[in-house]
Amino acid sequence: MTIAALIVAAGRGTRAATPGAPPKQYARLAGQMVLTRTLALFCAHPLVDRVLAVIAEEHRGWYEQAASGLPDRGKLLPPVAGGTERQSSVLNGLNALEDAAPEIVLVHDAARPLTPANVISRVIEGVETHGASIAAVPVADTLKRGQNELIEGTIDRTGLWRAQTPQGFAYKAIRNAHEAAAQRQVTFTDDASIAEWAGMRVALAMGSERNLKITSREDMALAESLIAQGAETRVGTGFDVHAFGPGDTVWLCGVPIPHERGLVGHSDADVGLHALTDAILGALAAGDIGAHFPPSDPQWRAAASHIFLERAADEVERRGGRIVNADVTLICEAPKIGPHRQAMRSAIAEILRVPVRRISVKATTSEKLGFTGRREGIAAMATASVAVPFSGDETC
Ligand SMILES: Nc1ccn([C@@H]2O[C@H](COP(=O)(O)OP(=O)(O)OP(=O)(O)O)[C@@H](O)[C@H]2O)c(=O)n1
Ligand SMILES: C[C@](O)(CO)[C@H](O)COP(=O)(O)O
Repeated sequence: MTIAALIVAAGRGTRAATPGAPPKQYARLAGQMVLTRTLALFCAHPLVDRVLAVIAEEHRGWYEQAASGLPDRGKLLPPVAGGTERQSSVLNGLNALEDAAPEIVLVHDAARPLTPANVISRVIEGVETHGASIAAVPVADTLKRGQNELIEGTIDRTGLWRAQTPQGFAYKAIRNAHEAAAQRQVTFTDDASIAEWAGMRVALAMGSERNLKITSREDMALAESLIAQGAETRVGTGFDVHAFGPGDTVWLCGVPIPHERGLVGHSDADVGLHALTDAILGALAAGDIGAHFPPSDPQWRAAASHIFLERAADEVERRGGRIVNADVTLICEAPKIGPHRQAMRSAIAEILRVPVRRISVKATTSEKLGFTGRREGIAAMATASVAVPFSGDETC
C-alpha cells in the first residue's frame, strides 16, 4: 500500500502578508521555514511513502530553500505548479501523482506546520477503515449567526466539527471527484466537501488545537508560542587551544587581528569559532568538530573556520531547532580582545544567523600562569544553548 502526502503550498498568503516578505509558507517560524516544517512532518512519518508539494512557479527559489532544510529528502517528489485556487492546486497535485500510483492520498495545507504525527496516523487509519477521513475538532464555542453586528440566531453546535487537514482519501476516488467538480465548475473550500458532493462517505478523525492553520499574521506568533511549548533547551560546551607560531595575524571569533605572531593549526586556527562549533555540536549530542571536519581530510587545510560554525548552525536548523544564545571566553595575555569584541559578536551572529544580542564574547588572562600566561598559545571556552523540538528526538 503506497501512501502519498500532497502538500498544497501555491497560495499567495494575502491575509498574512507582510510587505516585502515572502508569503507565509516561506516565512521563518522559530528559525525554520513554514514549508520546511510541514514537509518534514510527512517525510518523517513512517506510514507515508511519497511527499509532493504543489507550489507557485514564481516561488521555486524559495521552495528549493525550504526543501534544502529537510533532514531527509528521500520521499520528496519534484514539485508541481498549482492553480489560482486551492481546489485547482489540489487537482494539479492529484494528477501529478499518477506515476506514483498511491492507494491513499493525504491532502494537507502547507500553512499547517504543527500537525502532530498521531493526527496523521489517525487520518490514515480512518481512510483504511472508511475510504475517506479528515482531521477535525469538535466546536467548543456557542455559534451565532450575525449581520450588521447584530445576532440573528444561535446555531445548535451539537455534532459540529471544524475541518482541518490532512484530509485522506482513496486516491482514485478523490481524483475522480475533483475532476468532476472541475468539469462542472463547482467550488468548495476543502477536499472533504468535494468527496461529500461526489457521494463518498467521509469519517472524522480527532484533530488537534495544535494543528492550527496560519491564516493571519497573528497566527505566526501563536504558532511560535506553540513551538516554544513543545521545545526543550539543551546546553553544550566547547574548549580549544592553538599554539602561537610564525605569522602576523590571528583569527579570533571570525575577525582577523594583526599580532606579532600567528596561530598554528590545520585550518585558520580560529580557536574561538572552534570552541563554539563544539559547544553547538555538543548541545545536539552530534559529536565534535574533529568528527565532522577531520584534520586528516585535505579539504579542511587552511579552511576558514566560519564554515565549521555555519555547518553546526545548519545541523540545528535541520533538526527544527534554533540557537538561543552563545557565550565565548578567550584566554590569552595578548592580543587585547576588548577593541575587537563587538566585531567578533557581529561576525558570530552573522554566521549563526541570530541577533547579535544573543552572542557574548568575553576575555581573560590566566594571570601569567600556564601556557597562556607564558604567551605560548590561546585557549577558548564556549557555551551554547539551543532549543529543539521534542519530536526532533529521533533525528538527534
Ligand atoms: N491557489 C492556491 C491557494 C491556496 N493554496 C494553499 O492552500 C492552503 C490553504 O490556503 P490558505 O490558508 O487560504 O492560503 P492562501 O491562499 O495562501 O492565503 P490567502 O487566502 O490569505 O491568500 C495553503 O497552504 C495555500 O498555500 C494553494 O496551494 N493554491
Ligand atoms: C482546507 C481547510 O484548511 C480546512 O479547514 C480550509 O478550508 C482552507 O480554507 P482557506 O480559505 O483556503 O484558508
